[in-house]
Amino acid sequence: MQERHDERPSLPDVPNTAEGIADFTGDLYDRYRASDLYKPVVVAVDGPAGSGKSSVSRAAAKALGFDYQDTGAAYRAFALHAVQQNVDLDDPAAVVKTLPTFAYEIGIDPDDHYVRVDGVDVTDEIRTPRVTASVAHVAKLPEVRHYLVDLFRGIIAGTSKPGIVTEGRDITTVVAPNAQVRILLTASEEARMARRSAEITGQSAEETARQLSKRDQQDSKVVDFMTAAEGVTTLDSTNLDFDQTVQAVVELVRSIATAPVAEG
Ligand SMILES: Nc1ncnc2c1ncn2[C@@H]1O[C@H](COP(=O)(O)OP(=O)(O)O)[C@@H](O)[C@H]1O
Ligand SMILES: Nc1ccn([C@@H]2O[C@H](COP(=O)(O)OP(=O)(O)O)[C@@H](O)[C@H]2O)c(=O)n1
Repeated sequence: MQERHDERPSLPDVPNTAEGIADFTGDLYDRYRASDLYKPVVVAVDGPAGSGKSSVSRAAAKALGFDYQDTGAAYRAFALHAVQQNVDLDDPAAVVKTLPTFAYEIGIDPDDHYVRVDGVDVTDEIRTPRVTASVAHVAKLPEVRHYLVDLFRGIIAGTSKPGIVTEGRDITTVVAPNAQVRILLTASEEARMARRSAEITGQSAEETARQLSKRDQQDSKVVDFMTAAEGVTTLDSTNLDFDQTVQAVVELVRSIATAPVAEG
């Protein structure tokens, strides 16, 4: 017992904030990682389409030295996979049957984000309006959700960084309800539509707004991402610019997250 204790980093040397953990490298960090005290900081971010979840989470992860997981990418990639298997998306049994052949890879380093299916890079393809319009068909199926929730938890558990920011619709409630930091990122419908239509070319602002509103409606039948669950901090970015929103997330993580060594 004494021997095991000696292998642990001495408590006064271990930083107890996320900022400190991000700087916590080298031999001390290796020893900490190898010990049974190790538990990365998990930051869960939910919110509606266009609220800034992906871009803000990625930039915040980068600032914190954390990994970043975009869960919407997996729902999108799975919808693409099902379409590529010539499956009728309105046939739940046929869609579910394609889960075992879904060879999904995601880059969780915020500086090296990619999504691959069957070894093929689909990072851009999964953002096309065609895929966006088909995601709800697969995301509403409980079997698909269970399968992907397990996959997301595995990725969170496998991070090699001091923490991981994971964003989606049900991260604060289903995927990681015990995350140290849980955020609901919101913005007015008007702001979200303006941000989305500024991104999408080749489609009118009205059409983008119509699609976004339809998708919010479909998605909210499956999970409630418009109201914060107990213990979840709401961050309204309507009147914040991008950098201010990232800063707010980073500050929240630094104020809430403590290293497990400090908890124990
Ligand atoms: N606070 C903000 N102010 C202005 N633009 C923002 C803000 N947050 C995000 N954006 C921009 O809005 C767009 C949509 O953000 P995105 O991260 O794709 O949202 P989501 O993942 O929630 O759908 C992106 O172009 C992003 O740069
Ligand atoms: N945790 C999640 C993440 C996404 N999704 C589904 O995947 C779709 C695409 O998610 P996304 O995060 O890429 O969408 P945007 O908010 O970026 O537009 C959503 O419209 C949901 O149908 C989900 O059901 N649960």
